[in-house]
Amino acid sequence: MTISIEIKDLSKKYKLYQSRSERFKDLVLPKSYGKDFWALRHVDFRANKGDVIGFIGINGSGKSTLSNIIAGIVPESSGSIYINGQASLIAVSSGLKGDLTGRENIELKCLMLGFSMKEIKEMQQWIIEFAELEDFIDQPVKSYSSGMKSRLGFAISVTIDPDILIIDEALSVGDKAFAEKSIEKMKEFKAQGKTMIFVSHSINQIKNFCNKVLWLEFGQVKKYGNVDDIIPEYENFIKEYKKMTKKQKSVYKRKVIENQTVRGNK
Ligand SMILES: Nc1ncnc2c1ncn2[C@@H]1O[C@H](COP(=O)(O)OP(=O)(O)OP(=O)(O)O)[C@@H](O)[C@H]1O
Repeated sequence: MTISIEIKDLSKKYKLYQSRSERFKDLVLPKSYGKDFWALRHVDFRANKGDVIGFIGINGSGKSTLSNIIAGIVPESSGSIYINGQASLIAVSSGLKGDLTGRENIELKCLMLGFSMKEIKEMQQWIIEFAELEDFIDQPVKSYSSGMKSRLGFAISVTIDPDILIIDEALSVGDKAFAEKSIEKMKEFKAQGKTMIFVSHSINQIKNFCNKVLWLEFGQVKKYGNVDDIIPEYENFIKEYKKMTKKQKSVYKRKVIENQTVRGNK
């Protein structure tokens, strides 16, 4: 088995401040201000080449933070991460520059990845057609709807042919026809044996598409394993969670936050 991603004891800390002055004092004074918030704590996980892994967990459990770290967009606070090859993240508007047009964004992203202008010109038409943006491709991306951004991001990411494809809820904002087209493309990637990470709240999509599941809770790995072993347990958990009253949910949430929040020392 070829290892595709290996993460050891990875944690991500954000600083939470109550005011601007607290943030400023933390920057300039030796004493620590604000609270440490651990979005991820001691995460261990390994994916083999060809694994299709669903990241699941209730809101705020750390799925996007982990996928952003794997894609190299957000730095980890501690721990180690090994990526075999190039990872590309598709998320709503991820990595797109709002002031640039769609076409300029394609060129920028591809140039940054080392493609020549000749190669980019060849890829560009396919990207524009796949993203269904013909009339809008020369407009600034800030004028795009979230579905248009998501289509552009998806089209660029699949065209650059990464070794690891990370899809963070990007399909939930597009229309149904585009989602189906994207799923076909992802199936092609799966058949080619590419490693994929799929962040989704849709248990059906995860069941249909993934072979493994990483269940995050309180920023920690609660379970990692085969879809068939973990999804039934997760479905039960979600059922119970949904049954909770508002108060029970807020007690549960508070517990989560207390678990994650530690008064920081510099
Ligand atoms: N830049 C940031 N600064 C402070 N806290 C952050 C930051 N980014 C994320 N967080 C916090 O980290 C935690 C994990 O967030 P993340 O977006 O990774 O969760 P998620 O599982 O993807 O949630 P969702 O399902 O709602 O998208 C959340 O509590 C979030 O508020």
